[in-house]
Amino acid sequence: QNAAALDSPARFVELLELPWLHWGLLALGLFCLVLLLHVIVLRRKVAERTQHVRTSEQKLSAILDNAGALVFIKDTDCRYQYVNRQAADLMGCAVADIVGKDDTAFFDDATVQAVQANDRRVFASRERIEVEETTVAKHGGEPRVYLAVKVPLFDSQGAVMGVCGYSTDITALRRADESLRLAATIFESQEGMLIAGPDRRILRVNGALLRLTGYADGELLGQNLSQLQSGRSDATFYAEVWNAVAQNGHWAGEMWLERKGGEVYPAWVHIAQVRSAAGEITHYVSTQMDISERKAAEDEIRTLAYYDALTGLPNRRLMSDRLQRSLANSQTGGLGGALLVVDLDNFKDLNDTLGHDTGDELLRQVAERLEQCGRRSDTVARLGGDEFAMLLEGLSTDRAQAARQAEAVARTVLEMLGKVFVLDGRVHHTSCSVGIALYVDAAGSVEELLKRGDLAMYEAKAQGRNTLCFFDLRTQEAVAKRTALEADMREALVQKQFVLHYQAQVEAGGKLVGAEVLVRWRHPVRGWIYPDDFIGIAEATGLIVPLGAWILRSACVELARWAGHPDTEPLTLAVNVSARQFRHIGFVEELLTVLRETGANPARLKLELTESLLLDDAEGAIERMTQVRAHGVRFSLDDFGTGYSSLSYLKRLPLDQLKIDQSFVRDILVNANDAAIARTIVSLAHSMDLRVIAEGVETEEQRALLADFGCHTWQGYLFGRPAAVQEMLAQFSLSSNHELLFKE
Ligand SMILES: Nc1nc2c(ncn2[C@@H]2O[C@@H]3COP(=O)(O)O[C@H]4[C@@H](O)[C@H](n5cnc6c(=O)[nH]c(N)nc65)O[C@@H]4COP(=O)(O)O[C@H]3[C@H]2O)c(=O)[nH]1
Repeated sequence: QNAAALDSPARFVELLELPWLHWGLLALGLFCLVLLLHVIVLRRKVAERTQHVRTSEQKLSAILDNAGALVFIKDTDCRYQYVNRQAADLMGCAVADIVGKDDTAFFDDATVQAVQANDRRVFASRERIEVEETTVAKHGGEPRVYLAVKVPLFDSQGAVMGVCGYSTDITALRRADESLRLAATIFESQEGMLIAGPDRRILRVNGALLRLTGYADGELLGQNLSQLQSGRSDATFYAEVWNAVAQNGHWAGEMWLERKGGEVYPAWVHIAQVRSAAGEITHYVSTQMDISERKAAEDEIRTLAYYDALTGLPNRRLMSDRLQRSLANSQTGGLGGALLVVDLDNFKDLNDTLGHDTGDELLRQVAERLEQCGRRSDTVARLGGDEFAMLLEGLSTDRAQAARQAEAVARTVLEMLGKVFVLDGRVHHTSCSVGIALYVDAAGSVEELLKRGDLAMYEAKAQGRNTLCFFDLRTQEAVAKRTALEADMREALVQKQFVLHYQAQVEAGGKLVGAEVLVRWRHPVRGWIYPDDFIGIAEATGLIVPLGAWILRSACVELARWAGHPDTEPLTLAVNVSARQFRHIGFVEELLTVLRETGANPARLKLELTESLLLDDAEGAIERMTQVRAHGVRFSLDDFGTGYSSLSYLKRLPLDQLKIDQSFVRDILVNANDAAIARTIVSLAHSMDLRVIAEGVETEEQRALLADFGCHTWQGYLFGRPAAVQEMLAQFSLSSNHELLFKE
């Protein structure tokens, strides 16, 4: 009905005219309008608010993402509800991939345990905590240290619903702390250390430096670094040090420093510059180590390495160094020079007979004397054993003049070492051989000079010792030959290349009374070699011992053969025994064995000794001779009159015979002096009840004169040259085969 009414306008007016309806509708309309307006306003407000919240959120996010810390929220199961970008970066995932997961997805077990334990502490205590957490990513990597602040989150009922945290990376800080701690520990190390400002004033010193320098705490602060320096080094040295520091940033080296009390000590010092980022010098850091002990040890080592312990003289090494420098100077226009190689004669014998202590004493005294022979600037060195060297510098550049200067010094050496030595209260005579090599001979080479000095010294020895000799090429050749000969000689002993010749010894009427055995060497290439060319080498090398033993045995075999026939039975056989052979420890024993084994009659054996044998150890020689004599073997003193033997010893020797050396016999007819010596020897022999024999008798006149003097036994070419035994015997109509050959 109403609808129908409303359909017609009239009815509608009618209705409008109804006041309650009219107002009711109006009110409804208004209400709807207000509602609409309200909704519009509300929506706008919501939009505004939403925008505001979004903006705030963005701001917050921007702030949190750039907070310089990791920010996170976790629920009570420790699952992440929120992480800022920094935290996401650390975990290496997008934020969305982190939310809902717990730490096990991102960190290693130890980290997870520690971090979650802290979270649970917050849940339990409901309080904010501040802890240091070290995290290591799940797949390893550098640990990082965080200072974490964790705050509990509550819901509206006041129950804990999670934890909010922010962690600041303090890894660098901790490292710096550690470095500082380390630096502080190092600073207080055993090494003296100081820090100075750019003005080199001391700012800090450590305890070790105080102990080292003797200063009290604080005494050095504000002082200039130069306070620790000593006056041992000059200003130039320090200037160089600081220059190096400026150029290289540091310097290290040895420096003489001074303790508070004024004591100077060597230190190993290191100075380093510290610069700011801007490149300005901010500090100097210096360390120093007392190297007194090391230096003392070094000095000791240097002394051992460069000096001879026995004499205190420079050794071969130091000598070579000096020679090197000296030769180089000389080559670059300096003065000339010379090397003297000095070797004691017969030192080995002294050592063997009187013992090493006495030998050492002699070497010490020789060293002292040598130092007095040259100028102060000359170097005297011990090259080893009984070999010394003198380096004469500042000689003339003229060869002849330099040679004269060197010779003068060498003569002084011969004279000084020729003077009597007193060893253990006993008088001792010695001599030396000096080899001289001039710088001009060496062509700048140290080795060459030393070698040439040596060669010249050997030549001096070969020339009879107690003499000097200059190096020249002939010397070198001779020595080379000598070396080769030595090697050949060893071989010769094995190959039995030595042969014995016999030279007759006769009495008045040409009666054969004996013979002297003379060794020869039948060299496969060089032919016959005579003893003068090899006995010296054999003595020097010790080969004389086996060679001498062979000679003795062969001679005794021959003697035993002679004993088998009345004509040869009375003949004596003289065998030369060299000093070294005679002093050989087993000599007496060996001789007796040979006599026993060959069956030779000791009374027919005559050992010829030389005077030189008595020189160094007369007592020892007398003792041995007495021992041998006791077994019937006789002795003849060879070369009598040429040596230095003292008559007092002569009386004590158990001698049987004196032999007049052929050097007196040679000119006996023309040289009154030689004749006088020969005559004296004969009367001396008679006065001492000794037999006397003259060797080297070549003419009847010589024989006659000797007979006039009272010498009735002779040996020489007049009666026969040394020859094979049969040949020698045949000359006297005898044979070692016991067949008598009669002379016409
Ligand atoms: N001008 C001249 N010379 C004569 C005459 N009669 C003999 N001679 C030589 O004079 C030397 C004498 O021997 P030495 O004085 O014992 O001098 C010997 C001796 O000291 C040593 N020697 C020789 N054989 C041996 C040996 O078997 N053992 C040792 N240790 N030394 C030996 O070698 C030296 C030289 O021996 P050799 O060359 O054989 O020389 C021998 C001999 O050949 C003469 O009338 N006129």
